[in-house]
This record gives sequence, C-alpha cells and structure tokens, in this order.
Amino acid sequence: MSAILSVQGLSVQFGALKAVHDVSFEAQPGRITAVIGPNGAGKSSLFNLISGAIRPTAGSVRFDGRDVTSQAPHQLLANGLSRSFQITNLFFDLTVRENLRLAAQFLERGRGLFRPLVRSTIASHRVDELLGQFELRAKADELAGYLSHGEQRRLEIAVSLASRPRMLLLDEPTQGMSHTDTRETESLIRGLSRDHGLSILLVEHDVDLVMQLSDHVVVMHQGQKLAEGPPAEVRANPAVQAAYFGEKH
Ligand SMILES: Nc1ncnc2c1ncn2[C@@H]1O[C@H](COP(=O)(O)OP(=O)(O)OP(=O)(O)O)[C@@H](O)[C@H]1O
Repeated sequence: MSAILSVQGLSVQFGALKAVHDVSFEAQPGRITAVIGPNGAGKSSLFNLISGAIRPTAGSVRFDGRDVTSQAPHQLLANGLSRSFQITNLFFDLTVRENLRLAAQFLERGRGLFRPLVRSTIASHRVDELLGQFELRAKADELAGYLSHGEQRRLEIAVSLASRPRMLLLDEPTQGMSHTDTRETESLIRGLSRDHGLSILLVEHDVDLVMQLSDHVVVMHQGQKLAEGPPAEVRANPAVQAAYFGEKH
C-alpha cells in the first residue's frame, strides 16, 4: 500500500529550540495514525507544520504523491487534506445548519456562476447528510454557541468533513470533554475510518484513547521521533515507557 501522507525530515526551530527535529513517518490510506508524546514533545508544532500553519526549516510533506510542504490551509483543503482544531472553525452566532452550509459551499467551487440552483442542491444535500451522520439534526436550527462542548466538537469535525476531504487532521479531538463525550467521539472517529474509508491523523496526549483507536502510533519526545509502530508494540517499547508512560505514573 502506498502512503497517503508522507513526512520526511521535517524540522522547525524557534530560536535555539529544535521543537521538531528531523521527523519522518508515513500514514496509510483509510487508517488512523496517531502522534503522541509528553508535554512539550513537539506534537502541536508537528501538527502545525503538516497543516500549513507554520513553515518548516527543513523537510517535506507529501500528500497523495504531491508535495504540499508549506501550503496554506485552503490549498491543502483543495487537495483533499482537512484539519480540525478545537472548535475554532465554528461561528457561534450562526446555527448548526448555517455553519455546515458555509463549509459545504466549498463543494460548489468552479461550477460556474450561472448555475445557482444546481450549486445550491449540492451543498444542501451535503448539509443534510452531515446532520444525519453526526446526529445533529435535532440541533440544526440552534446557534452553535448554545451547543454543549461535546456537540460543538462534533460539529467542528462535521464542518471539517463538509468538503469531502480524503484525510482529516485532528488536534486533540477529545480535549476538555466529559467521559461520555470522549467515548462518543472515539466511536465517531473509528466510524469515519472504518465505514467511510477516511484517512485520519490525530495528535493526542490521551494515551488510552490513542491505544484503542489507532492503527499506527508515532511517539515524539523532545522534538524527535522516538518510536513508531502498532499500538501494542509501541506500548511495550522500553524507551517509550521510560520517556512517556514512565512520566504518567
Ligand atoms: N511559536 C513558538 N515559539 C517558540 N517556541 C515554541 C513555539 N511553539 C512551540 N514552542 C516550543 O516548542 C516546544 C514544543 O512545543 P509543542 O507545543 O509543539 O509541544 P506539544 O508536544 O504539543 O506539547 P503539549 O502537549 O504541552 O501541547 C515547546 O518547548 C514549546 O515551548
């Protein structure tokens, strides 16, 4: 199988600090790949490098065989790579439906200015589909700002998927969630991969979540890749235990 995402020698330096140093890994299509590591390991910086928020000092990011290094988020989206932050993509003073509608409008790009009816049907259909898939139909006409935290995170993921990307980058998708919301989000993410064939890269500090959810785990430590492999193998790695799991207990 050829990788959908390939990160090669990626590095970023803030002053003297090598926040990410020479990190390489691949993510396979339709699989859930996770990046974990203790506080300050460089996870967020790596996420920002891949999602185009910051530029690398060295290295490259290839998506679906194409060099996308330093591409802006909207260019990445046009190439099929979407990212979901922690609720920051939402407009709180718009309804759930309006938030989805705005994101789904991306599907109508390039279809010509003079075909408003066709364009509107495509976006409406996608909104309807997402309301059902993310169990937000009952909340469709509520303002996003009035939703519970868990519902907002669900809407945020739905917004990220509105344009039908092939890969989704998730930054700590369960941060600040209740236990119940975390379990629901976990099964939602699993469903996106298993039932919809979506490729997912998630950056997460919740080790238990990562171990249950991921097909492949990349462990970061002090800006570098410490290990990678299937969850059970990574968990059993003595270097990982010392650097990461050791810290937890
Ligand atoms: N824009 C920046 N300017 C300067 N230093 C930064 C910047 N962003 C991150 N850092 C530093 O780079 C290192 C890695 O930070 P990063 O946030 O990537 O780690 P992390 O693994 O996501 O940590 P956490 O789990 O605590 O969020 C840290 O020492 C951090 O202080």
